[in-house]
Amino acid sequence: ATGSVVATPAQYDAEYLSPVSIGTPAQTLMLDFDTGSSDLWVFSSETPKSSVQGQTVYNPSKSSTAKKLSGATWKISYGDGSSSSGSVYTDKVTIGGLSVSNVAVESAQKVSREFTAEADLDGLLGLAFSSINTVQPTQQKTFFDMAKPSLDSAVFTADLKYGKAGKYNFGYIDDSAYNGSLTYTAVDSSNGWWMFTSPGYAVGSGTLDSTSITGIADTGTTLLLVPSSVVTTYYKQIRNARYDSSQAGYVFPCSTSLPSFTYAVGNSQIVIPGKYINFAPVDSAGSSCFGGIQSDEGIGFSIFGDVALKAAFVVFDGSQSPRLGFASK
Ligand SMILES: O=C([C@@H]1CCCNC1)N1CCCCC1
Repeated sequence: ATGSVVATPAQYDAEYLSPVSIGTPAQTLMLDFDTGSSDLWVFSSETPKSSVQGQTVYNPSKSSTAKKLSGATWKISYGDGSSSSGSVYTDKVTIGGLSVSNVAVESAQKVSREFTAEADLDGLLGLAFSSINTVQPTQQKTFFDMAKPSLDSAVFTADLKYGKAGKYNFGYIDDSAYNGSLTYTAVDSSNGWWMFTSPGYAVGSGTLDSTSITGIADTGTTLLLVPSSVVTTYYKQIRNARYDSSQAGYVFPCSTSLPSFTYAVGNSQIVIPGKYINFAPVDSAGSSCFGGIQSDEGIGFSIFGDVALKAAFVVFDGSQSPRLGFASK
């Protein structure tokens, strides 16, 4: 089996949302596919009304295939300080024509204010490793792990794009979606993430600096978060860039022409065009813009978020020895 689903960017490519059908008859919600976490959770009929501001909710009592997972609970906190928690059902989940039965669908009984404020986001679909799924007392598998036995190939791919819809495919690699060849690199999944080491980087047309960057491929993180030494080197190339403590990040005039940022993958390189690194205006005046490359200070590793991933076609290979494949496009 295979599946293919659109990934539509929300404001300023801050996140990408995909339609997911849950239950019988289908209840279709817009979920943020997150390769940095492993819970599939949704706004639901159990979410307090005061916490639901425009989201579409999943109602298990209206699904003939829903079953309550007795005694199961979940609770997740994300690196940006947001959080959610609740109860668990199993139900049929269909993504881009790929149907999987008895998937753990985590129903939100609490969501933090950040999620309430995101009217377009109805939940997250975790695509990291099942070892960090938060359901207790019995940890649950991700949609990908549940789908794997049925897939033509144990892979999914992310083809996110700048300011327009991209795609997630399951079970196959669309060789027409990228240029040249895929370069695969080793993954350390011991902490549950798609963690890899980039052997170097370059700013603009400069030579490759062999400072390695170890981080996770995280479709659920907006920006590229790297060591402060790399951040400093990048913004040093932009005369009007400065660190704005009130924004807790580097900003520059929105009219600035930005240098590209290249990250190495094995013996290949992915070039992030400068325009991808102008994330968004920091104020309604729109004069000052927030950089798409910021520090990974305090996390413990870097995060290759959407700013980095949308410059590539990325294969998440979930075979016996997981690996990541990157190609330019
Ligand atoms: O919570 C997260 C991210 C948040 C954004 C969405 N993806 C998951 N983590 C990944 C980085 C280390 C801490 C945990």
